Amino acid sequence: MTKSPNPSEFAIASPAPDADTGPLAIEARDLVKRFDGTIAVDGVDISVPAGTIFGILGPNGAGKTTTLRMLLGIIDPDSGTRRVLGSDNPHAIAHRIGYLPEERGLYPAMKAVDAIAFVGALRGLPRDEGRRRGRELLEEYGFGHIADRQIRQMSKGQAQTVQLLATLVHKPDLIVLDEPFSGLDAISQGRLEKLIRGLAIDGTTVIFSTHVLSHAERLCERIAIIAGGKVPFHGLVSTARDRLPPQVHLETRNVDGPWRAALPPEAEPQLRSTGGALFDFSLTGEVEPLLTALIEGGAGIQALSIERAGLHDAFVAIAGEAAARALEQDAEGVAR
Ligand SMILES: Nc1ncnc2c1ncn2[C@@H]1O[C@H](COP(=O)(O)OP(=O)(O)OP(=O)(O)O)[C@@H](O)[C@H]1O
Repeated sequence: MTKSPNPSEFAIASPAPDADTGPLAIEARDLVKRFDGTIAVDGVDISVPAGTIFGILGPNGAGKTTTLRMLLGIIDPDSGTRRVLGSDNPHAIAHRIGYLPEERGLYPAMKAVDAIAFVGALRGLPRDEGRRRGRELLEEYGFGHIADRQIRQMSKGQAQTVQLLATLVHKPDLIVLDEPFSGLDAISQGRLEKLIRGLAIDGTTVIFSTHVLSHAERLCERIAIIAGGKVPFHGLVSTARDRLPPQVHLETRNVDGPWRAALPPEAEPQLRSTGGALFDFSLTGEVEPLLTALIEGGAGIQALSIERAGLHDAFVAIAGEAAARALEQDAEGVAR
């Protein structure tokens, strides 16, 4: 069944930073959390439009889990405000939220359908309904054959999928996933991306944390980059990518001519053994004048590509080299 976010369910306390978002499923302002005097989250803002997929990106220890826990009401912020599904009290809307915690674990002796029904019951779903829906979900996602298998008899990936499906069983309006891709092989990761996309198409809001940028790049319209408890960027992925100029790769038949004046001074030609030249440079101005100069100036274009910066380069530009290196190390740790 397709759900569409009902604007009346999301009373917005204050205007969103980007006014074009529509109703917000999550609105957090200036969240701060200290543990034993050490600051874990230092003034985090997050706005998640209803029915969208939102990624919180950052290395280990950046403050992702602490932020998600504050949104869910598992812990309270020392200061700042949070409004989730139109409520200032996360506990009052717990039945409308599904949560996959970073610590995985279901009762090993339980069968998959019972484990799903158990998690659903914690969110107010009657057990029988949970078992029926659990079986349906397992079938739908290609795991019907393990419906009556005990958790202890499953692979790690299977058990994690069961736990993930358990977060959906009560048909929540908001799903919160803490590092959902970690521990899954490439095929299961692809399946999970598809599942998350399907949830958003059906009107569910999804927020997930990750230190693997490619998942966020493929899935999210909006992200928050978090490093050292602070959020140096929060908004559209495309805006983050536009922080850097697009990269031009140009192959020409000729090496010199009046057209060279349209290229930036740092665009040095690499001469090709077969004649002609290659140029790689950042596009700082408009594309059209460059194209006109190349064509009318007789460059003899053999190949030309203009690519926007990827999220990884944007992350480096926004969060700095150190945070990007930490992110890469975390990702390698997961792959091992
Ligand atoms: N209960 C706690 N007591 C003390 N320190 C904590 C507690 N929870 C988190 N921290 C600290 O707060 C900081 C942020 O941790 P958090 O778990 O939010 O980061 P994260 O980005 O989710 O990283 P990871 O992916 O490794 O969980 C870290 O320095 C962590 O050690």
